[in-house]
Amino acid sequence: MASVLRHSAKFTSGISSSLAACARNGTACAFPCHAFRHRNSSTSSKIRVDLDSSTGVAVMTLQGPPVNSMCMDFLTDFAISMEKLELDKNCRGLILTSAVPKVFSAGLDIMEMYGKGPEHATVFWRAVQEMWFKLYSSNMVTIAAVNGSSPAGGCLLALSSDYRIMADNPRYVIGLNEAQVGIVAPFWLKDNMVQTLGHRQTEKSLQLAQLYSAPDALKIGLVDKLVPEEKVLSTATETMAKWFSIPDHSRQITKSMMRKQTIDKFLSNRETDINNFANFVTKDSIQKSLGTYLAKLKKKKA
Ligand SMILES: CCCCC/C=C\C/C=C\CCC/C=C/C(=O)SCCNC(=O)CCNC(=O)[C@H](O)C(C)(C)COP(=O)(O)OP(=O)(O)OC[C@H]1O[C@@H](n2cnc3c(N)ncnc32)[C@H](O)[C@@H]1OP(=O)(O)O
Repeated sequence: MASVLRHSAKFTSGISSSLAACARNGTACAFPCHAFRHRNSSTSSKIRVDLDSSTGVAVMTLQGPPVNSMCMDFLTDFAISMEKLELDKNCRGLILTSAVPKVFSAGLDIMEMYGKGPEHATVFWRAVQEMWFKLYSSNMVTIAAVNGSSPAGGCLLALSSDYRIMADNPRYVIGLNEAQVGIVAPFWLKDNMVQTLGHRQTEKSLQLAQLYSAPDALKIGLVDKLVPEEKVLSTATETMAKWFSIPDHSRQITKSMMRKQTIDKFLSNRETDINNFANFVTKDSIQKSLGTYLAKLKKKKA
């Protein structure tokens, strides 16, 4: 709870924060103040949200270096930001992107799963579920502007969005590589992938823990569009306009109809899934796999 309060994202007036920035720098404000009239920003330790009320588009920027890994603070910030946006009548669409060079998100923070007991695993997994659920069931139009590598939990963010735009860079990878880490994608994430790629492609992707380069991800339909890196955000904004041309109520009902089965299955198996995760991740053999994987990640640098 303390952590929730500590990291509670505070929406502040864009005008006052810009003025404050100008005042801090001791410079004259370079932008006319009316440019900020409709902007609201919130910043927490891991996530920044900028909502432009005049367009109805919020940009959520992941800003947790070195790799935007999803630790408890990240998950808490994410859930709070989503709740605020969902309740904000001025917000119709959300773009997810990263401020960390070359990485969209490295997925779950492995340190949250390594060397921890079942109580921690329970709290952590509930927060992971909540992240997926809030995004997958969002009323907003959600677009992932994937401007870097996006393995595992990073791919989860993209998969649960309505549309995925990725930087056209063959060095950036995306996919669900859980099996490589020695863990298993949960059933709701597997279902989410099946809806996107189909059963056969998902089976191959998950069993082989495949990470696809951006061009390969486009070929199999894991992302919808590739654009040069500097155009990822502007393309997401243009794409949003297309989705906004459909009346919200009919688009939202359609989305919820398409996603209902997966959501219902998730909700009725949620507690079992948490228990399975806590039992699974605390097993000696799984801890050993996680330890080996972590050591490999660290060794990469040496
Ligand atoms: C039968 C019952 C079944 C029950 C099943 C129930 C539940 C299912 C269980 C689990 C499901 C989990 C679902 C999701 C899982 C995940 O998300 S696991 C995370 C997987 N992620 C990865 O494998 C990515 C690993 N990272 C990378 O590949 C690279 O870091 C990169 C993202 C491509 C970026 O590369 P680069 O820019 O070169 O950065 P470095 O590799 O040098 O990394 C910088 C530092 O960050 C550390 N790090 C990287 N990723 C993570 C991470 N995910 N968690 C924690 N830390 C990470 C890395 O070690 C470096 O640290 P140092 O600077 O060396 O200290």
